[in-house]
Amino acid sequence: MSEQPSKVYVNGSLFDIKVPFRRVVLDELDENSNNVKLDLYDTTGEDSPGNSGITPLRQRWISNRDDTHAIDSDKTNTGGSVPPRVANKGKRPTQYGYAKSGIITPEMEFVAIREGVDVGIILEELSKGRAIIPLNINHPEAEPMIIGSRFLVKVNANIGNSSVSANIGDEVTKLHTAIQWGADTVMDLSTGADIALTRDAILRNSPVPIGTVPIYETLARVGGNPVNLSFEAFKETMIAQAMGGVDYMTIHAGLRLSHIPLTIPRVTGIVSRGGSIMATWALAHHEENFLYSNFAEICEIASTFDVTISLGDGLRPGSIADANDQAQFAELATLGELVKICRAHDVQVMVEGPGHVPINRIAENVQKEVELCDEAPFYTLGPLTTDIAPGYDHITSAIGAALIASHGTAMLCYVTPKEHLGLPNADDVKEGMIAYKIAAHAGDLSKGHLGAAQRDLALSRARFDFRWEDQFNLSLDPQKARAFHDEELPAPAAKKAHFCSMCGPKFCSMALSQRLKTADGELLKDPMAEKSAQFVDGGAEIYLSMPSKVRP
Ligand SMILES: C[C@H]1O[C@@H](n2cnc3c(N)ncnc32)[C@H](O)[C@@H]1O
Ligand SMILES: Cc1ncc(COP(=O)(O)O)c(N)n1
Ligand code: MET
Ligand code: SF4
Ligand SMILES: [Zn+2]
Repeated sequence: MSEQPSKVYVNGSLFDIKVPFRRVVLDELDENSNNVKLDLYDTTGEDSPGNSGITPLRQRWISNRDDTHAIDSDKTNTGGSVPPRVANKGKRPTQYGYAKSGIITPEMEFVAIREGVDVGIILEELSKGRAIIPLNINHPEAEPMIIGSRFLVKVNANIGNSSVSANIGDEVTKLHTAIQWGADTVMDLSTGADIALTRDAILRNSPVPIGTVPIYETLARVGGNPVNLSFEAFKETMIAQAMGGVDYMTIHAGLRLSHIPLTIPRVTGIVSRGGSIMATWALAHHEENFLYSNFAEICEIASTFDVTISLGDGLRPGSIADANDQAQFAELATLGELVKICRAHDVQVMVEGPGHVPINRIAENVQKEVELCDEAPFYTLGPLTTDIAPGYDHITSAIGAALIASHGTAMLCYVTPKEHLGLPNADDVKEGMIAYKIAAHAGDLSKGHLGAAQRDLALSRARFDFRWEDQFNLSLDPQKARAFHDEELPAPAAKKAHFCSMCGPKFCSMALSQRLKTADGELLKDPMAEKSAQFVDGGAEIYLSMPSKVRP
């Protein structure tokens, strides 16, 4: 009888840490007659979390470093429920800063175990700025994760309310739905009521890093008219969000006043919310974007809390016709300048990308980003590969996402079936997540990721052996796989059958070819055993091959 997957922990060897995995125990037996086990990456956090806050596992790691201190929470304006910390004078407590000084942190060992790599690789990628660990010192509940092209491709889920619909409980439910289906980070993009309270409920219950776009809350605070924005108002919001624990912030600093005329020939203008807000302000005042002109000060603030900056793509294309245009790439060049400023301040940074892009124009986006932004991790919204399927944009975009991941994009921002139509609910969050877990995994496989290949191999073998329970338990959505199988053949005996309702017993090609193999083992060598040996020969390397375009 097959076991239900369970949570297991691997202990650190350098630090007192335990790293979670989801263990799948197969019905398949190894050469010693033990059940084969697969330990899968797990983002779900503690068991049965509820919604009253989870354990702050990093609290001691942070305070032990002695480079930050708690401040009197009465003097702050975070909307938060725990006293915030800030850096001691002259300190920049960032994972990038530590890595550059050769300091290994518990966070680094945690992600090394999670990714199945040596901590030396983590240190190297972080110190070169090719990877980031987005973790604010005020979000101790979060489990460390790493974003970089040499690691597993990550998926972000967007949630948050809007003026049309706002309920804090609904957003916490969406958070739980997103992490249940494997979200590596979640962005709270709320623009409706109770933005600060909603964010605090999400942060205190989130085992994954949380991102925001602070210009949204700033706009709400100044009454909704972009013309009334100011750097002072932005700064106040950014500090409050940082004290509450936001791990990464999208900042649309790359859209310069001089770029705006380049959008005139576009079919869909400026589709980025943050981009259209900043363009409105810059034109109204005929002044340079204040996020650009004050960027060094923004970095100072970020470095005080280890907030990662995600450079927003305010000029991303919003239609197939606008893909890879002058406006988009002019902004990307500016994002490259800003990457350097972040690094000079020890600030972790990634770069956001499009958008709507036909398949033939996707590779160029990664090549340009790598070149212009000095290999800072790329984080893309899709891209959507066609505009003709509203209602199915999780699919139009998962196609682009898989492709851009295969070229080296480090994190994919999901798109739900509601894109362009309305605010996603919890069901949409699940659909978006599944589509993007497929895209990310397809990307990992194409990059030759050993762990990814092993999971496919395990599922393929289960399928060929008619181990139905193993096939379900190894799949991205076990409930759905089981329910579909049981629709026509619900009897327990069907779980032992060497066919399903697709072809039936007489026409099952896999059953026929299985008999062929056992009838004459010499005629057909076991191709699976050969594949298996091939992967094992890959040794400790995570990648069997890397796309040469991205990583020479
Ligand atoms: C930049 C992208 O962010 C997503 N987006 C913006 N606001 C929200 C929200 N409240 N909930 C979910 N997704 C959102 C949309 O998919 C948009 O295209
Ligand atoms: C990958 C990604 N996710 C979220 C946003 C923010 O949205 P907007 O630019 O519309 O304000 C973005 N620019 N890119
Ligand atoms: N769908 C648009 C895009 O592709 C965004 C609209 S909602 C801010 O970026
Ligand atoms: S998704 Fe809706 S509200 Fe947002 S930009 Fe598009 S049309 Fe406007
Ligand atoms: Zn769009």
